[in-house]
Amino acid sequence: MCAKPFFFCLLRSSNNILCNRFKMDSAEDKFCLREVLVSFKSCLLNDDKDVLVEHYLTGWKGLVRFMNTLGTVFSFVSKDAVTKIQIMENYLKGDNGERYRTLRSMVEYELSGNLVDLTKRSSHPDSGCRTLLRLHRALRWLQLFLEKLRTSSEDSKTSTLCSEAYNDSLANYHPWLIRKTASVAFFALPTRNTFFEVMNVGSPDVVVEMLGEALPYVSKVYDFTQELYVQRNLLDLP
Ligand SMILES: CCCCCCCCCCCCC/C=C/[C@@H](O)[C@H](COP(=O)(O)O)NC(=O)CCCCCCCCCCCCCCC
Repeated sequence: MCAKPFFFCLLRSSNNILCNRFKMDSAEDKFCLREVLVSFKSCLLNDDKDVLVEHYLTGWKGLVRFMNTLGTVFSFVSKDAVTKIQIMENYLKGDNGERYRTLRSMVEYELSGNLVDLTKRSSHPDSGCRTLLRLHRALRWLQLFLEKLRTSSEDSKTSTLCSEAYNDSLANYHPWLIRKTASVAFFALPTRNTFFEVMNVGSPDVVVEMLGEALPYVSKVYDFTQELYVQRNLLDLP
């Protein structure tokens, strides 16, 4: 990604942010983070030994919608997430869609058919396995960030919580320019209380309770995927 459009997007965003931030249309009014996190519960299959790709993507689409309510400053993140979700949805809708029904079946299908670039992006630059790995790494960020939000005090800075979670997860896979841009964007995050309001779940106490109930499911999805990718040696796909 080249530097100019990246920073241009941020500058333009900062102009728009005051009028766009936290403004929701009627569809978004109904948005509730609880429903999004429930998708991560409903994607678990067979005693947490597999994950339904369709529901996993439903969870991600909800998260992207949530991020979009935080202002255009995060559009560079949302665009990348949407691109990856679309790649996965195209596989699901395609002729071999049944092979992409679960993470286990996708990995088996792509590896047995030599459909994954293992060392260098070449003939299969957007395999399901590598695309999902990017979302999986981002899920680790989400898990860390929401856990920090859940256990933080009322006066905690969301930008600090977010960047700590980012530095302990996704940042390890991002080049300097993206790390810098992300760290600037984090300053645009709303306060903890406003964040909780946008989640549309209820009072801060109810949000904390909801996160306590929902986060274990996000962790189960993360842990299953991590184990599957370790077993098949897929954690470093280019
Ligand atoms: C609360 C909002 C804060 C969002 C911050 C998210 C962490 C910052 C991520 C920065 C990603 C920058 C965009 C570009 C990434 C790509 O280079 C990079 C590598 O892709 P490639 O190998 O194909 O080149 N892509 C990725 O690592 C995947 C990133 C996907 C990020 C999805 C983040 C979705 C966040 C959803 C927010 C929901 C918040 C809910 C909290 C209540």
